[in-house]
Amino acid sequence: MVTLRLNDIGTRYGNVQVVSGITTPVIQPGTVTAVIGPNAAGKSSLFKRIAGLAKGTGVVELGTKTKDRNTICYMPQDTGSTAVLTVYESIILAAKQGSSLRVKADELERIDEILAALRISNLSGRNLGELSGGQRQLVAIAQTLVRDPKILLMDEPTSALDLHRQMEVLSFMRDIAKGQNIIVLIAIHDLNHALQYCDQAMAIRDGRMVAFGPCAEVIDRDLLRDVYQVDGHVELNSLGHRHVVLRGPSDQTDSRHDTAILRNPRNETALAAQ
Ligand SMILES: Nc1ncnc2c1ncn2[C@@H]1O[C@H](COP(=O)(O)OP(=O)(O)OP(=O)(O)O)[C@@H](O)[C@H]1O
Repeated sequence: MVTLRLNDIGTRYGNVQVVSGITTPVIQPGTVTAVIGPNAAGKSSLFKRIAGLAKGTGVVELGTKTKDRNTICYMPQDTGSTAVLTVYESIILAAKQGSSLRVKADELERIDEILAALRISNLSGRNLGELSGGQRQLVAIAQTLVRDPKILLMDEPTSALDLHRQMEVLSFMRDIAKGQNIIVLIAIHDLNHALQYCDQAMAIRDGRMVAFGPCAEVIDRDLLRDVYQVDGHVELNSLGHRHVVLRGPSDQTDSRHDTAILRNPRNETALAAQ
């Protein structure tokens, strides 16, 4: 079983520190964590650091001694591809990364299952270059899932999808996390989707983690004001779900540097070290 704990994680581009001192409680398998925060907060950079694609400080603790190239998989935000491959070929290649190119029957079955679950079996024979943005995003999800990751880092996986597909994919990811007992981290801008589909949230602002805990505790009026600079609140909608209601941009445009919100309902001590 793989767990994940970030211990004082940081990364930089040249001289610019874009992620600093991120320490989390232990993230358990079977959970979906929303990684939230404004544009340029450092969400993608944090994912790249966790996946080992960016160097930096701190330790990514996995709670296991057995780790292979597919233990942590990162699905980037930009899934553009000009490769002259069909969708099916690209997914076989993703599944076989770094291993023999011989494909077994059960691997093909698994690919078929994932394509069917994402409702993109009809795209199998299409060339990658001729797909729409949303179709490319769904194929990228399939390419990531066939690697059977234990920790899945998905960078805005629904940004190009229509409403139906967004809900379908998020609910599918939640089922995969629970069914396969893996850890899923999703960078996401839609806070209502985070509230609906994710177990917990990690909020990042200016490269620092400012809150970590159950979505219902992290996503509130203070977060909207201090992290997103918008006035709003969270209320129960007619379906009984928590729902963000926005009034508009906050007047306190300078509050991001004045107000320090630092909340971690599950592990105060981890954050105290920051
Ligand atoms: N390759 C790079 N070289 C230099 N700076 C970079 C690079 N990639 C990202 N940055 C900078 O790092 C900071 C964090 O960017 P990052 O992409 O991690 O933010 P993000 O939270 O994922 O944003 P968004 O929600 O807009 O996708 C930004 O200031 C960005 O300009």
